Amino acid sequence: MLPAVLVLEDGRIFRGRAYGAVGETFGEAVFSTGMTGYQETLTDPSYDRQIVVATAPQIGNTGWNDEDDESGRIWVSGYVVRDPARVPSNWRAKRSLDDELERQGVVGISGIDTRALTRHLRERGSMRAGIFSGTGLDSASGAGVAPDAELLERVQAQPHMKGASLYEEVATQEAYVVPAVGEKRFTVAAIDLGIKGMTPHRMAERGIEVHVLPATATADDVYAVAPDGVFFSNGPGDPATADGPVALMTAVLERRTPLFGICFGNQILGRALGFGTYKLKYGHRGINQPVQDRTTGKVEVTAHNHGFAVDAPLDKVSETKFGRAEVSHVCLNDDVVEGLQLLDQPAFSVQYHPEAAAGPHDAAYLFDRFVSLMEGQRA
Ligand SMILES: NC(=O)CC[C@H](N)C(=O)O
Repeated sequence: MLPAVLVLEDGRIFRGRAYGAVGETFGEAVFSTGMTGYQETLTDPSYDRQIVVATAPQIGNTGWNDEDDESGRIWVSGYVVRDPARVPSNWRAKRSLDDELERQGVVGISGIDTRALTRHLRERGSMRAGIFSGTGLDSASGAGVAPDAELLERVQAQPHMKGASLYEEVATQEAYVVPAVGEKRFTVAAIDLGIKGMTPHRMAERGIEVHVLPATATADDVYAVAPDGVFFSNGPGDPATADGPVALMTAVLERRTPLFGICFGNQILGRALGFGTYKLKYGHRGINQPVQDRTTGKVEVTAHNHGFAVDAPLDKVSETKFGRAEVSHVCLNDDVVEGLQLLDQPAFSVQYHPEAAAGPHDAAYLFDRFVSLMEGQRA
């Protein structure tokens, strides 16, 4: 097996073995705590330019199937695992994770102490990193033929995630329609900023015909489909760069069309309301994050993937240019804003993933809430 090395921007180095494609890659090193659902994670466009570290020690046990992709390809820039499955086993598996990573040219590393790495990222924060494997490495020592200092210099020359505008590079170029399952009840325009496949599907299951529009869609494009509601998707990068989507959402709010946003969509609603966004030290990624719905008091276990958050007051209703707004959901681990709701017009959003691919289905009620808003507007 070929040696590989993971170099973090602060100079910490982990040596392991090549996993997936052999070569080199760069990205922001982040950890995800999901014990299952790696196929959905790897194909989530919100992970663009991130090197994902799996905290679960065994990865690849169920192989790779033809059903669970959340988009047309793997988006992570690199994958870090401790102990890859040697023999995948699942009735749906078509090939191994290792083979799929290789097929898609995704460079990974295995055999490293992912617990130590996760603790490091938790203490120091997410940071830029590079994985280098195979050629150019001295297989006896695992040390880079290019000296570590040189690899480190290359990592430090990479762009930061803060300030990165990535949603346009992952979103669809062409509009497409996901038909309603059963009787059609509503039409929704969904702005694709990196949408996961399960999201329009969850809407379609509720009788919604979903028109998925490119990230560059204009208000005219949105209203050309005569939507009952508008949806803003998840997506990669820094929400502070998403001026186009913020302007579009502002136009939707001005028309008081029912609006729902997920993740990046929540951050865009925050900005449209006049709140700031900021980068979290190490983010929330995984499928076991406790969130409280403050409108009902209920606690739900939820799927997360975000490195940024909205800066809105938890303890009071805010006056915004679209009327009163409040923080509807909060993460119980760290009090991070996990949802926003307008009180004077039909608009809300959450920072996490109610479509739950992968993850628990506790938050599925949010799609019903969106349906209720659209029903309310009709009544
Ligand atoms: N899943 C998402 O939409 C992520 C939003 C944003 N890129 C963040 O990291 O916070």
